[in-house]
Amino acid sequence: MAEAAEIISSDRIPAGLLPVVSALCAVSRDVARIIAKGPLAGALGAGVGENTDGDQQKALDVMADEMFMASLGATDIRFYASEEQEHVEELNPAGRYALAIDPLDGSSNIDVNVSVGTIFSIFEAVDDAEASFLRKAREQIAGGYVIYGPATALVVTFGDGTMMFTLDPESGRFILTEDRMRVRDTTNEFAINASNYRHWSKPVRAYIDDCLAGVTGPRDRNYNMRWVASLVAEAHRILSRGGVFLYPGDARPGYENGRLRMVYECAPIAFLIEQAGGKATDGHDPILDQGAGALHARTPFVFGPSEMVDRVATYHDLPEQ
Ligand SMILES: O=P(O)(O)OC[C@H]1O[C@](O)(COP(=O)(O)O)[C@@H](O)[C@@H]1O
Ligand SMILES: [Mg+2]
Ligand SMILES: [Mg+2]
Repeated sequence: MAEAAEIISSDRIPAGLLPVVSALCAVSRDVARIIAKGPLAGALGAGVGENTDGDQQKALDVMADEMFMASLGATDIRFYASEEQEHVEELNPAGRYALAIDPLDGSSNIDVNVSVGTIFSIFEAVDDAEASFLRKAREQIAGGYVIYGPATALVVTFGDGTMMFTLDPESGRFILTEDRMRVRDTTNEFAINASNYRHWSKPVRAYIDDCLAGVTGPRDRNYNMRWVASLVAEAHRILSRGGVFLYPGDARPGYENGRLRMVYECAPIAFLIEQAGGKATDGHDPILDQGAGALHARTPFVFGPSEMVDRVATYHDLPEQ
């Protein structure tokens, strides 16, 4: 098990969840150290198989999953649902909580030394393992991510604002560096994988066309575009300086509901964004008012400042033509 991680300003974390958050921080600190070693830690980005969803698993995906699972077993986590495991695992039968995790998000970036992350969501456990996760996302009691970037940081909410704790690599401590993050509504930036343009629905194409038209189009302002292909990095940029993110459903087989998973990607990011004053929808309806029908179910995902996210919805209300 990872050596305990000290969290400075831990009084901002509910007492019952502190051992869980502390374990998450300890493992994240160890994952950050491995990532910082890059090729010196071995072939972290090498393909080692496929998860049950058909995604290729990288060595670091599997390593991170094993590290989190081993450490959380010693806490109050009863049920553990991971992107890398087909079924829910029972860790501590006497535990009170259910934790869903994307142990390593943005794994196509491992080999190119670009930011990746870990995303997690916590519910109070109920007796049925799957039912602990297949419920309204608004019932989450905690949601967050760790970004492994030039700096490593934990961004977390317990339903009372979105906080950032930054890892001091020298002391190994996570220190509160932002008490209440707010999503700014003044940044003209959008994030979408534009290579899928031909597969998008007409409303999504129309929205992006109008952004691209800049001052010569109906929006009457110029936009900038960013795409890291790491949801955590994208969420961190939007929480830090604004902009809107879209991963819509598209016409590719298997992408009817986009690419991102409800339980351990979209629900916790939506919780963070709402708690920072922003909005997160499936293009239309709030993510937090929805629940997944299956553990690995996908959902279209749009988030950012309310005004930008609402504008995306108005395009979806337009007739297809
Ligand atoms: O390669 P695409 O289609 O642009 O998708 C990028 C998206 O896929 C993801 O990498 C999926 O997450 P995993 O790496 O955990 O599978 C997101 O982080 C990112 O937003
Ligand atoms: Mg992911
Ligand atoms: Mg992943």
